[in-house]
Amino acid sequence: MATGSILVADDDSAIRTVLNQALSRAGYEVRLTSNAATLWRWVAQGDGDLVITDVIMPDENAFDLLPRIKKVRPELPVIVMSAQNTFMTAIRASERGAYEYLPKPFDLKELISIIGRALAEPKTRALAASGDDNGDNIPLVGRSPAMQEIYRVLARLMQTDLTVMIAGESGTGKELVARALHDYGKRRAGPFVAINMAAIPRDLIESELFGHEKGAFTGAASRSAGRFEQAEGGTLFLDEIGDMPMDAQTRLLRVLQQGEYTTVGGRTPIKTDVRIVAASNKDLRQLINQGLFREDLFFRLNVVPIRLPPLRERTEDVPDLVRHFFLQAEKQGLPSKQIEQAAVERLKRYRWPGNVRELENLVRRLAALYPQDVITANLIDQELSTPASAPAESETSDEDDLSGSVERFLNKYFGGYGDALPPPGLYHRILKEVEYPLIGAALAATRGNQIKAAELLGVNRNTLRKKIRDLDIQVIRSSR
Ligand SMILES: Nc1ncnc2c1ncn2[C@@H]1O[C@H](COP(=O)(O)OP(=O)(O)OP(=O)(O)O)[C@@H](O)[C@H]1O
Repeated sequence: MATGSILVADDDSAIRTVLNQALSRAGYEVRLTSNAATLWRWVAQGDGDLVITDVIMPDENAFDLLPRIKKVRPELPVIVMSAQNTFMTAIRASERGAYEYLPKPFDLKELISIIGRALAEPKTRALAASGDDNGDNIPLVGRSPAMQEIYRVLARLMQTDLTVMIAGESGTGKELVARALHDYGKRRAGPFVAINMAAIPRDLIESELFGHEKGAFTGAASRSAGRFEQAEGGTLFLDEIGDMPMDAQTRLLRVLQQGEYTTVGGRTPIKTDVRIVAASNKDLRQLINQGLFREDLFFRLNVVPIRLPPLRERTEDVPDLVRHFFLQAEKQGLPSKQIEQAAVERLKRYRWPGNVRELENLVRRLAALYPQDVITANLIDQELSTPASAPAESETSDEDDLSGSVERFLNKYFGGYGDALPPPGLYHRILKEVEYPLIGAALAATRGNQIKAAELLGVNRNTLRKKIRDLDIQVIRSSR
């Protein structure tokens, strides 16, 4: 049976009751209060082995109270609960010295295990208060359970130098997460340097990373600093790491093992103090099986893996993201827009093959190009059913270009697997992605007239009706 005394502060009596029951059953002595003043009195007089507190209490915000608690009892673990569930809540909790941040609603079993861990490991994980509070500058948007889990991992990682590997499809926010790790971490005063392996000619990658000496190869007219040197004291973000050539991988592995490197053409080892964050939208395990990626390097990089889910797996984030991108557009001087709820619903149902980047591009286009103040569902249907919704491509639309865009579309499914095959079930996945915008476009073109839309598509009316039902397409009829 567990032992220890836990102080619980929450103005919600239902939460107090639930916590009281669960914690008492687990063997803890529990003291409950609805306000910050009582909690502070208990802490100041030395009571309790651990605190669980809500953020917003009637008399004081836990974020204001936390630094005072940490000053008088730095070793006391404080678990912060919040229903706000944003990136900034997780970061604030972490910055102000919370042991752990728990988004509400939470799993009681998980809470009990966190408490066990906190009490078993008496040294505090309190994080130094940073003082700078970029309240407006919200880097990561989205409150889906998947994103909340990521915020918690990030909050825990902020004061560490651990190597992080971020996996996720293109446009899911991998670089943004890498930047957040840097901007809110202990290296924030140092540089953040990013390098994309896929964007640099393969034979130049080593010299880009490690720098080169004068005359090291044809064209090396003078000594040049590499990204490691540029990132000294800060963070180096290695994007698309799966595209790194083998020789460069071997060299990188040596840096991770020994903490030093030599420039191309150089002999003297140079010590390096750089935090590495790597990212890949390819399956690195598959690359390892194909002999294209070193397994030992993978293990060195994959110390803390973070997987960013595609947007279609967290569509509850779409409304927040849409609002965020419209606000950003407004800040850049574009006209402000309203968006119909039905239009947001349409956006939630789209599959977003280009993920958040595609949504961001769409919102920017809507803000910049459309004269209407209100973005309607019809407009969204049109936008999502035209090739323009594909990530920016500048070609015009004759026959050749159309076949090009089909190729690009299919490449999304077939590309990125090297010599391996994509996961099975392609036919239905591709069909599903095409069907929804196709039917939406036919309905938009016929102003919601299902008979005309069926004719236009060349399918039976009942087939169309069934598709509309199965795909949950909202038909809006307009009379004009
Ligand atoms: N959670 C988020 N909140 C706000 N903006 C986001 C979020 N995720 C992604 N974005 C925005 O979407 C765009 C794409 O993000 P980012 O470049 O980080 O993706 P990526 O996964 O690194 O893509 P790639 O693999 O193609 O390099 C950026 O403009 C970024 O600001």
